Amino acid sequence: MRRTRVKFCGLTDADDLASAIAEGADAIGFVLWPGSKRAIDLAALQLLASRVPAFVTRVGLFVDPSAEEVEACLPWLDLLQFHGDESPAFCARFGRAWIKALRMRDDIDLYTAQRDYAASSALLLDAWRPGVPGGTGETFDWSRIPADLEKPVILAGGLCAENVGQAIAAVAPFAVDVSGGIEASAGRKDSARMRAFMSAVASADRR
Ligand SMILES: O=C(O)c1ccccc1N[C@@H]1O[C@H](COP(=O)(O)O)[C@@H](O)[C@H]1O
Repeated sequence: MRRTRVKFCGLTDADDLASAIAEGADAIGFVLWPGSKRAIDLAALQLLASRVPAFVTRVGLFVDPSAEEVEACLPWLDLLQFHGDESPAFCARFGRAWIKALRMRDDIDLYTAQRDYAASSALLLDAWRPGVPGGTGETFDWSRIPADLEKPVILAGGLCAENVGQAIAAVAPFAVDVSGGIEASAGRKDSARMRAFMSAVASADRR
């Protein structure tokens, strides 16, 4: 049976992190962009990342960071997620696996993007809202994702327990990424929502 991987993003709290791991998240995202309501600082990253067990991926989310900002976080991260306008060369310069988030503007060409970001481990596709780099809680038209992309697709943008099954049926992504859809309030996750999300993904995978 095919299994859709799950990333829970925007963890800011040790109890929420423990719940996310208990519910079976494959990857945990830490927002390291200070402009986010889910941002954590380096001290919190150290504390939280040290509580993530082996085989669960620690992902650092950045939006147009300086090289120094990324380098400071590297000891606590397994994978880098670039959510701004970073160039392929910038994303690749840290010697760490990375994924590129692409916001689904009307004119985006995913074939060109996957060629440009050929060294990425996957493309993360998120909704586009002018002036907002991500985490909008909004979905986009999933039929815009071509079925023949070579890069693994991580589907993001407004996912929740109620729609993730439909999203998996439509896109068959390698992974899904959720932040707002498992929250109780900004930056605080809800364990019942995390469980419902995991259960909806498992149900979709059985179909
Ligand atoms: O979560 C944020 O605050 C954030 C800020 C800047 C860029 C990306 C951000 N989050 C990522 O956006 C997508 C979709 O989030 P949502 O499920 O719609 O809330 C996801 O990859 C988040 O990790």
